[in-house]
Amino acid sequence: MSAARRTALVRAPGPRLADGLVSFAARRPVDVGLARRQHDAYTAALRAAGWTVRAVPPADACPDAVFVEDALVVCGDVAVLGRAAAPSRAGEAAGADRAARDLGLRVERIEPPGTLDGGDVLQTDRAVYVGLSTRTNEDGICQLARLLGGRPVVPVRVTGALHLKSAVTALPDGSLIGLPDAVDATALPYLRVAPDPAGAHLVVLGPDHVLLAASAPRTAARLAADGLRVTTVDISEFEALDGCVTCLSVLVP
Ligand SMILES: NC(=O)NCCC[C@H](N)C(=O)O
Repeated sequence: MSAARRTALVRAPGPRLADGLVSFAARRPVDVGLARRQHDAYTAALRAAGWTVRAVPPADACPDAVFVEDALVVCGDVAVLGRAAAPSRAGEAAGADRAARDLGLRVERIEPPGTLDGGDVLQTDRAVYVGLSTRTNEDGICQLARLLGGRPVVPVRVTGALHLKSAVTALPDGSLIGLPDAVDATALPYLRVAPDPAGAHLVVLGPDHVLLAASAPRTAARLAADGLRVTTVDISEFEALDGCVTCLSVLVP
């Protein structure tokens, strides 16, 4: 069976969301009701852009399960289940496995001692850039490279962000935008500097359409001036937990 396309996998915020991990943001209380409304608006933006939204089964014991991007990487017809370095996130893989199989994807997984979060995997036409971070280790990167059979995989050390894609993402034309000081930018092609920190992470919704956090207004204005269609969503309650627009979904184009 070939995989369903133009599908966005999301996982609704669970009851323990407010206990999610925080490594970079200043810890503050999270309003779970507001987070649920923000998540609804996020999925509505995906639908409005033509994506079919499918729910990944809940993992309610895991506060960070809403950040579903970290649980799996989809590349063509293969879904690679990540392996969380954070013990509190280990229970997120089972639902991601089920959702990937339901989509008709072939499922592979990162095995110990490898660790890998999907937030560290940035795919472009040129290469798959993988963050060497507090969450993804060298063994995880080597395993991913083997599983992606032949695609060039480039490790990128991440020093000032949780994941590679917290600091760098790709625009629809494949060029990169982000925060050069947060990563070893020498491992990357030319990186356009994002005017706001939250402008480093965007989701490509279509050939000329991107999704950005409302907290990146200068980046939104700059990209709109370049001719891109820009949709913004307020994700403040996820940003309080080091989340960003990329980590709330896995797009299967
Ligand atoms: N890919 C991502 O940027 N994921 C964000 C994960 C945030 C979560 N609170 C964590 O620390 O794991």
